[in-house]
Amino acid sequence: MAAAINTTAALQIRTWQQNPHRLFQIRSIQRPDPAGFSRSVDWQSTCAILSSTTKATHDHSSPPVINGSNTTTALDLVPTVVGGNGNNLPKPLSITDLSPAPMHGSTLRVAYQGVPGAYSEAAAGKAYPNCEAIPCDQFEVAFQAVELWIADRAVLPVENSLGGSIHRNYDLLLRHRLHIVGEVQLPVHHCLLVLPGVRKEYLTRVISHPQALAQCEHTLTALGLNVTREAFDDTAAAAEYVAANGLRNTAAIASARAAELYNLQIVADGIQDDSGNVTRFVMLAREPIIPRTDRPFKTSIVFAHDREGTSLLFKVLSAFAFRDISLTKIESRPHRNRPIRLVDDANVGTAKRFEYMFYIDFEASMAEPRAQNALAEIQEFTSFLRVLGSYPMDMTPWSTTGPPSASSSSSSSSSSD
Ligand SMILES: O=C(O)C(=O)C[C@]1(C(=O)O)C=C[C@@H](O)C=C1
Repeated sequence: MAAAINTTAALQIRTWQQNPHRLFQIRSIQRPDPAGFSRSVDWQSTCAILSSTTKATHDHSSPPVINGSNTTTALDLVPTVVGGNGNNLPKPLSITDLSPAPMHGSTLRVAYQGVPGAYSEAAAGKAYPNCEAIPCDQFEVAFQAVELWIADRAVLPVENSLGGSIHRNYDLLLRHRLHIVGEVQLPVHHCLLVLPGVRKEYLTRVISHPQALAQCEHTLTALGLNVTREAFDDTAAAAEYVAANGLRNTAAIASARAAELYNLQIVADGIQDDSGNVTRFVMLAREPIIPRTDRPFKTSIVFAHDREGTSLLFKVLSAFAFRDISLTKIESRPHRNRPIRLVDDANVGTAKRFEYMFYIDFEASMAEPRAQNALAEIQEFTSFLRVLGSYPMDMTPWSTTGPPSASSSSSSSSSSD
């Protein structure tokens, strides 16, 4: 159990004792955005990764200053322990409140979004066997839990083979200063869960995470269910909701482990539209790992440019193609600081153009000269470039049959930290 930390409540992190599966859940940390990405090149991240043989050039080795002049953050873990004299005044932080990362005793604390039984919990267990998985109610909270040293790592979904990208996490990667230190690919095997004794014909509603609903869209129709579909924060929370409220007309789409945890019955198994349903998660840490060349590595970058120019993407892709570097993913998101640009078009009028941030994953380690050279070239024509991380690729073969790796005990870590 994490130590209770009490200061003023600019942040609110609620923890509570639950069943043996849920040590505590972190909820809604409210905090102003950390520094944005105003510099033209994000040297802090980029240099840290570019230095392939030395330790990172920036120092994240100390916990954040709580209530200090360089941050407005403070945190409050509940159950709150008020001052020893029984008043409501905050108790000063002590050294034991700020446990050193990454290890606490021998247990790594890994934040994930959702409640126990969520696929993200299974991904945390796959990435870090024997970790202490810490449920968070939002993706952003998982980021902040790591930034505030409440967790050592966060494991977050970024894309699914059927549902596509999880855009929220792309945006958060940019807004926060964490580094990608690994990836894990989890086969996702969905079940339709109901209260014991309920038959499919009684159902009028199916609830789940929007990604899970999307991944089962056709199968739900094929099952002949006459149901409405409603979005929930995560698959396991939907299962918990059905169980806690005794809902006999509602089914949840979730894992077999969620069925076990919340005493629900599986009425349909493997209801994802394609048996090869896989979600890719990234592992995040305060420090980057040192890139290596002794195993396959992937590198994730994000970039933008603020000048006119139609050929930016062509130039970037060429920089990789000329060096025979394969790309595994390209994604664009609205430019956070300037989503629209007005373009004055030679007396013809004023046009509005959308502005983007581009995310690319490529198959090379930042320890390789060809990757360093590609990025050096890309820097020439981008106004902003950040290396999000250079990390070992998950090479585990996908098992498309049988139940998912929904238990937290399977072992396949693709982080070298
Ligand atoms: O709801 C869950 O169980 C999650 O872990 C979230 C999530 C997602 O965000 O994509 C993870 C894996 C599956 O693709 C479905 C949902």
